[in-house]
Amino acid sequence: MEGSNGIVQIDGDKWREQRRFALHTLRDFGVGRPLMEQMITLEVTTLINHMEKSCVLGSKSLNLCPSIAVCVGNIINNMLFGLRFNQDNQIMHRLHRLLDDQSHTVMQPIMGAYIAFPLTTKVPLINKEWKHLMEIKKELLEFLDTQIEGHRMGWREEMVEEGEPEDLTYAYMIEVEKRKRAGEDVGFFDDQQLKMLLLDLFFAGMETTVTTLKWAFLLMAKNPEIQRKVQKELDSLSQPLIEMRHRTQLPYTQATINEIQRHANILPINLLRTVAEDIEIDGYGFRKGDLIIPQISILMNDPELFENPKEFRPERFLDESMNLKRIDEFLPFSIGRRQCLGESLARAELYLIFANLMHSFCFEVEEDVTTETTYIYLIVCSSIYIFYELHFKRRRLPKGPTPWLVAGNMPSFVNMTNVDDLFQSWKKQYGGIFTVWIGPIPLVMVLKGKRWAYD
Ligand code: HEM
Repeated sequence: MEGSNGIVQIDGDKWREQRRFALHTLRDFGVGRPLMEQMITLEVTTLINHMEKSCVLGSKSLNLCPSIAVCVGNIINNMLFGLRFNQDNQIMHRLHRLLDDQSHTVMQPIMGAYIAFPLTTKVPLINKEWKHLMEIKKELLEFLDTQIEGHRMGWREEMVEEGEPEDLTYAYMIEVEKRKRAGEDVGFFDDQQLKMLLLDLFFAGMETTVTTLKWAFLLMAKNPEIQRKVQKELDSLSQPLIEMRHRTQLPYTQATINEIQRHANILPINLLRTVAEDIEIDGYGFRKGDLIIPQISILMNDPELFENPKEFRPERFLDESMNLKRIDEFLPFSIGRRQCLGESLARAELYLIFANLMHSFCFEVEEDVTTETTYIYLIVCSSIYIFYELHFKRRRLPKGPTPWLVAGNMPSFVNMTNVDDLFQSWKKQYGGIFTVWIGPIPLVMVLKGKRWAYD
């Protein structure tokens, strides 16, 4: 919303220049090449060791989300800043929570008002979510400032000649320095742009992949048969470690990853686009500056393209010969010039992390975890029980003081000073015949001369 820096929210020449720089640099760091696989594999094996240790140490269950966040965070942090954290590092866990919080906050309906009427971001009370978003951003930027400052302190003039920068931050500084030394225009490269570019890459590179993987293992825990099929296919390779070269031998695993991405639909609202010039498409006239959202999730949930789209069914990505089937409308990374810049990195991460974890562990939802369904079940059962106790069971009996569940009217006897007074007060209220509950047992009190009561 602040607009003019980074990569996601810019356009024109600046976007072209910065996107090209980011793509080239990521490629230099091995994205799409064996170096990338080595980097991801190191993080995956570290994660597996950590999970094995946690399981051996006797913890009944493991919260997978923070561990996955450290694993994925290390991959992108390594590329951006040459930084890795161990699994217990609190900085990484804090960053993960901030990104989660940010994703949650930007999805609040009030955000629409902030975009449409920017003045609302200044109105007390109404601007609560906006202020919260700004606090998150401030903390994320402080983290980036620290990294950039560290790079400034580690800067050496020889780096320009040496080539081969250690990470994207140094690559950026070298690019600026090279242009300056050659007397060239530095273009749109500046300090603020570096910071916002890092922020966009850090957010886009971490949150999307982590969220998809969280969905992946949740869906496996909820679909044990599919989980077993994937594991059977992985076991058939008889390899301790799943590598990129095994991909073609794992069509069911690939189909499952595709179905996870389709089903999880992690970008329920795509990014805003602006029409660059007046144009007519399919009979609709658009003016320069009009805002457009190309909504991918509609395609991936279209029942004409994906039968019963709500169903989780990896087989839809397999043909009759059980080979992976290409479906053109399956577009989790979008399409066109603004399609995901980190697609090949993300694909490799999803494949290597998912396949290797599935190869090493079985996933199930913790038994005593109260899931949403359990809550609903509990609410329905207690409502039926209360209805039965307070109405159904009493319907044929004379009215009387409302009993407590289980204890009946016993608590009234605990606090009384005189049982007669108590009965009198009930008589006044309910008449001469009423029901008192001794725990679960109903006792009809007849406080007026009724022959039948004594017969
Ligand atoms: C499972 C993982 C990922 C998914 C599903 C995903 C998906 C997407 C999608 C759909 C877009 C286009 C958004 C739109 O136009 O509405 C996008 C853009 C982008 N993605 Fe990803 N992404 C993933 C991982 C990554 C990674 C690992 C990186 C970083 C290296 C990254 C960097 C970016 C950037 C910078 C853009 C904006 C590109 C531009 O505007 O030119 N993404 N991503």
